[in-house]
Amino acid sequence: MSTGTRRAPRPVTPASVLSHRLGALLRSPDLTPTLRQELQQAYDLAAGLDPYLEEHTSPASPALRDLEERTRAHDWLAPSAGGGALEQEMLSGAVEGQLLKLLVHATRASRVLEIGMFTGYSALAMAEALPPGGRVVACEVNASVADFARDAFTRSPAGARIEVRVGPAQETLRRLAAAGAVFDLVFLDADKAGYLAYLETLLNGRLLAPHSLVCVDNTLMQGDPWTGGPASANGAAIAAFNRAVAADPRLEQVIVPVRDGLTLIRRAGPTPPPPQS
Ligand SMILES: C[S@@+](CC[C@H](N)C(=O)[O-])C[C@H]1O[C@@H](n2cnc3c(N)ncnc32)[C@H](O)[C@@H]1O
Repeated sequence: MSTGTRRAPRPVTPASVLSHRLGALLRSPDLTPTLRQELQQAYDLAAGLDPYLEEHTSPASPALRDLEERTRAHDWLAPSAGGGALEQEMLSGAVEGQLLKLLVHATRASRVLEIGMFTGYSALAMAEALPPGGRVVACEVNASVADFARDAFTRSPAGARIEVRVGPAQETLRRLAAAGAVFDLVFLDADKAGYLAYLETLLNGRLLAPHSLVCVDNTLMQGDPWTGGPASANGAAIAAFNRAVAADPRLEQVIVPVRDGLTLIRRAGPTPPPPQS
């Protein structure tokens, strides 16, 4: 893969979409001074949120910062990089990466599954939090970006704890289930239209340990599920996913409004005994 073309990231969180729109309104010449002042305050509130979260979150490791930098610098429009099918905005980033690390620590997960790896940022973040002997199995359908991630993993000691599985994730899940694999924590971040099917495979395929936590990314989808704007395919898929999860008596869940939304899901019911360490 070649590196080179760099562009500013487009807004992909509800707060950054909001600040982008407020910024455009602020450039209107027709505003009264009062309306301009009100809009400026609304803009400051929205535009400051994501940077404030990042400033007050534990910093990412040098390996993660390097991976983010190299992902941003990469030319994702090059034919060898998929010609635009992948984009730098897919990378979860410092705040969500740190949240995933804390979840791995807090749940004492040692068997982690990622569905949708991209350049490997979230996989590496979770691997950094694993106890000795812990593993991340990371599923990715795009062989080229999987190579990009593998190269990044060689630059960090935590990278040796990541096992990359290339291919459609549903096939990989079926193979893992057939081999008797069980996971303490799953991070679901692949094709949004596949989310419900992935969740069913996880729940029915005996891939989840009794205490397991399933973390699902982009469940706010830039506000599409509740703004009623022009429905994107991803927005419609996430709206359907959120409705189905909320109505599923087997599950207990919360949407954490970090970045583009992270839903945390556990099986409803009594708390199982803690995992053996
Ligand atoms: C949003 S990105 C993942 C970002 C990554 N988790 C991170 O935080 O940096 C989604 C990834 O899922 C991959 N993907 C899409 N459909 C897939 C499938 N059916 N099986 C496996 N991976 C898939 C895409 O190629 C892409 O790299």
